[in-house]
Formats: sequence, structure tokens, C-alpha cells
Amino acid sequence: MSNEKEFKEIAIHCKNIVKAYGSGTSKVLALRGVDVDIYRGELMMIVGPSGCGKTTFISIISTMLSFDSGVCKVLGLDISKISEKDTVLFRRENIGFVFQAFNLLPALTAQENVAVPLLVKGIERKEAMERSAKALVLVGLNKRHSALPSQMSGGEKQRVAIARAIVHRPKLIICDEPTSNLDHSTGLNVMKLLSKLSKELQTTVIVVTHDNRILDFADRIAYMDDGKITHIKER
Ligand SMILES: Nc1ncnc2c1ncn2[C@@H]1O[C@H](COP(=O)(O)OP(=O)(O)OP(=O)(O)O)[C@@H](O)[C@H]1O
Repeated sequence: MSNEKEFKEIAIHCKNIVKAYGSGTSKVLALRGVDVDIYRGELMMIVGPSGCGKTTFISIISTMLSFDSGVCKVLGLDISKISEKDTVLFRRENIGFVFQAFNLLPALTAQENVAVPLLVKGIERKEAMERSAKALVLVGLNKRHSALPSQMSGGEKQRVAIARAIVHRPKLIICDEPTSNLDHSTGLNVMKLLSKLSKELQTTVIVVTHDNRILDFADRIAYMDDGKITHIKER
């Protein structure tokens, strides 16, 4: 149903990305020439066997990891050409992360956890807490502002993590196995939420997953094998 014709604006452009770890006899070629365009507002899933390069690929497009050759433009910016300092600022401004382990700070309430990226950016506490409250409403957690992570279910924790990922309105959300610590129906609800956010906020959402049960939520699925994207399935 959704295809390249619907998603006109390219959010991520990768051409022949190559990445090796180590050197000499211990050199591992993790990416052997990745080509892909990912569009604004689409939810793209990345699947493939263990060791095929998924984490390496999302680490590169989220500006966390350098690469050896090729071109990678994220939101129009050639990320191999910007300084370390500008990369950090770019990431803070434009990218939100969601991880399988939620990564919430245990001593902070839901609202405080969501406010963290704003406080890090230097936004004053009152405004950060107000924006955090709005993000919690967006993920359907309006009544859980003052709950600590230890008082929340897995699904609630992941929704807090998603609120934290979107609170600064990033253009890109990178999710690494977002449902693997959740039961089936909670995982489906989390994906429903990510899909809704991609459309309502026109945010590009990239999800690495081993969870076949959530593939229906993708606009497109990129299949990786042995350091390459071998094919892309339109849905
Ligand atoms: N820091 C590193 N040093 C050396 N080799 C690495 C490093 N990180 C990854 N690799 C190797 O690079 C290849 C790609 O790894 P990567 O973690 O990107 O795969 P993956 O598809 O995410 O795997 P999984 O599904 O198991 O998480 C693998 O052969 C892996 O062993």
C-alpha cells in the first residue's frame, strides 16, 4: 500500500556504505555496501539474521558510529563531513532513541524521565516538565506522570521511553528491538503507537527487529544479509 510514491521527501540517503571493525587478520567487514533511501514519515523495519549488520547500520545513520566509505546523508546533511561537536548537536536536536531495555532512570518519575532530553538541551525545568506532560498524553500515559519506573509495567515503561524519544520533536526515531521485552499484545500496542506517531508527526521511524509478529506495522521492510540490504519489501 505505502510506497516510494507516497513518501516524496528523503530523510536518509545511503549509497554504498562500507564499515569494517578491527584490522589485519581480525578485520570484520560488517557492512559491504549498503544502499537505501528512507522517506520522511515512513516506518521502516530492518530485519535479518544475527550478525548481518543491523546494529552497525542504525548506529551509522544515527550518527553514533563512523563508516569507512560511501555516502550517508541524514536529513540532507552529509554526516561524514561534520565535526564531532556538530554531530552531537545534530543528534540531540533531530534523533530520538528507543531501546529494548527502556533505559529509564530509576530514581526519576515518568515525567522527569521524559523531560531529561530537554533539560540536557538547556531548557528550563518548568517548560521541560510541561512539554514532558504533553508527550505523556501523546503516548496515552496522562495518569502516570508521577510513577517511578519500578511502579510501571513493561508496556508503560516503553511508552515513557517513546515519550522521551519524541519530546523534543525529532525528525527521526531509531528503535532497537522495541518490543522484545514485551508480551505480544503490549508489543502490538507499542508498534501501533510508533506507527501513529510516524504519520501524525511525519517522523521517520526506523525499527530493527527480530519480532516477526510486528512486521505488519511497517510501511517497508528492508532485509539485510551479510552486510547488505538484499531487498526491500513494499507493504
Ligand atoms: N565492536 C565490534 N568489534 C568487532 N566486530 C564487531 C563489532 N560490532 C559488531 N561486530 C561484528 O560486525 C558484524 C555485524 O554486527 P552487528 O552487531 O551490526 O549485527 P546485527 O545484525 O545487529 O546482529 P544481532 O542481530 O545479533 O544484534 C558481526 O560479524 C559482528 O560480530
